[in-house]
Amino acid sequence: MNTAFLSLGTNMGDREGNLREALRLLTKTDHLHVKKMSSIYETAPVGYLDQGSFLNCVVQVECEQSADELLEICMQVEQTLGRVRDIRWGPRCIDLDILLFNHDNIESEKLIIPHPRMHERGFVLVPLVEIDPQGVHPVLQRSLQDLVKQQREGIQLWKQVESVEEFVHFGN
Ligand SMILES: Nc1ncnc2c1ncn2[C@@H]1O[C@H](COP(=O)(O)OP(=O)(O)OP(=O)(O)O)[C@@H](O)[C@H]1O
Ligand SMILES: Nc1nc2c(c(=O)[nH]1)N=C(CO)CN2
Repeated sequence: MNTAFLSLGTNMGDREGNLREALRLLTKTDHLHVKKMSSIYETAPVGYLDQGSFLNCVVQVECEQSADELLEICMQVEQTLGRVRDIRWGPRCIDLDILLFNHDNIESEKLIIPHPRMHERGFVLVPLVEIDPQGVHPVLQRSLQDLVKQQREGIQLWKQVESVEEFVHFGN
């Protein structure tokens, strides 16, 4: 069994509905269990600034799939929600990134884990540290608590979430 952390982000259309739908699809996936979900944060755009604010969250999953298979699942969810690749770092109805996969360090053509920009992104670190407060970045060998310092600017708590099931099925 593998443990992975996924980041979800959206800044187009019904942002909360996009998160709910993406998580509904993930929770329906065989041999994959969403163990924890962070709160949802509203975050200022990073990279390409001329776009609306994002909703971001992080989930912890346990799965039998390999990292490559998990990437396929994430891309399938993005496609189902109708993501169109356009501007780099630009607006998107849903983006799913694999942040961590066990403590593995993977560098292939299509997959880099830990996610190469996670340690400098408040919109990733704030929700991640919420559900993995004792976590350590396996390559930098620095605690997530340490990395998140000075990365909280532009990150606002938007909705507290009790559990992924409640969020997906009852709209929390
Ligand atoms: N850890 C990872 N998680 C998800 N995709 C990854 C990862 N590492 C590499 N990739 C590759 O990145 C490609 C492009 O991803 P995407 O278009 O979502 O990038 P982005 O979200 O715009 O930017 P960023 O990578 O900075 O978040 C994917 O097709 C995938 O092959
Ligand atoms: N606040 C925020 N900014 C972003 C995000 C995101 O999810 N949240 N995703 C990006 C591309 O991965 C680029 N910029």
